[in-house]
Amino acid sequence: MSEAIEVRDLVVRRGKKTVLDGFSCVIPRGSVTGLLGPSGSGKTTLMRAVVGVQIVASGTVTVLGHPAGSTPLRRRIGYLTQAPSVYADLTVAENARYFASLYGLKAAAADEAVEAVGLTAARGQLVANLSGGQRSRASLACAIVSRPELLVLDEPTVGQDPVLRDELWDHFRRLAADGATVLVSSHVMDEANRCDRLLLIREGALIADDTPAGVKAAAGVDDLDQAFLNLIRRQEEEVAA
Ligand SMILES: Nc1ncnc2c1ncn2[C@@H]1O[C@H](COP(=O)(O)OP(=O)(O)OP(=O)(O)O)[C@@H](O)[C@H]1O
Repeated sequence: MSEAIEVRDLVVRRGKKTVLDGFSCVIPRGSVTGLLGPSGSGKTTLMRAVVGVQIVASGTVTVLGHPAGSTPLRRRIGYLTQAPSVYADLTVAENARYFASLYGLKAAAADEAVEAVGLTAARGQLVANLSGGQRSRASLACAIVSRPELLVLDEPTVGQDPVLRDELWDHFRRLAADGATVLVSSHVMDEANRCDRLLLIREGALIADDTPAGVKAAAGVDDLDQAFLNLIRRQEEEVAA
């Protein structure tokens, strides 16, 4: 089976709002797929449905061949939320080693994850004393420590400087080259160019599902920022017509 994620006719309501309204997409294994869209368009909600923590009204989400949220998936998925989920009163290394121990892994796996996110120099520091960007990377280290088959990352590079962003993206690409599937949300278009595929969401609907080159070709421009603006305007015109 080549797809990592298959979403069919997904409807999700949060509060009074229908956030995803009959949303469908397929995400191939071993790829980096970027999830893009305006703030509030439903990116986090879709990610929550994929990792199985979102109540859905109808539709199906199949992940690595199993229903999202089912027991066989627990050890196979890594999820980075926007709010860092690490213990403030432990050091970076202690956090990573704790998460490694949950998966029966040794300290070496934890140290490798800390290095991958560029935190080796800060490994002995309490998370409480880290900057926001460092804390977010500590959280990322814990999400990748088990080398999950599917990594779901909600804006992992927010607050990172350009050099670190570049290194993190190199790491995502290496994970995909080793067979992992990476689903990553972002607002940064130069990051979108580094994805194999892009899903553009607007108001809970999919308005593009293509390679970066395909998105640009469909919009008739050579710049992703402009391509997305064109596609959004085109969709608005279609809705108005
Ligand atoms: N707990 C909640 N209760 C009610 N509505 C919610 C809740 N969480 C999110 N929403 C609404 O669902 C919609 C989609 O939110 P979501 O967080 O999925 O968007 P997003 O695309 O990830 O946005 P951002 O880029 O700002 O993170 C928004 O209109 C938001 O207000």
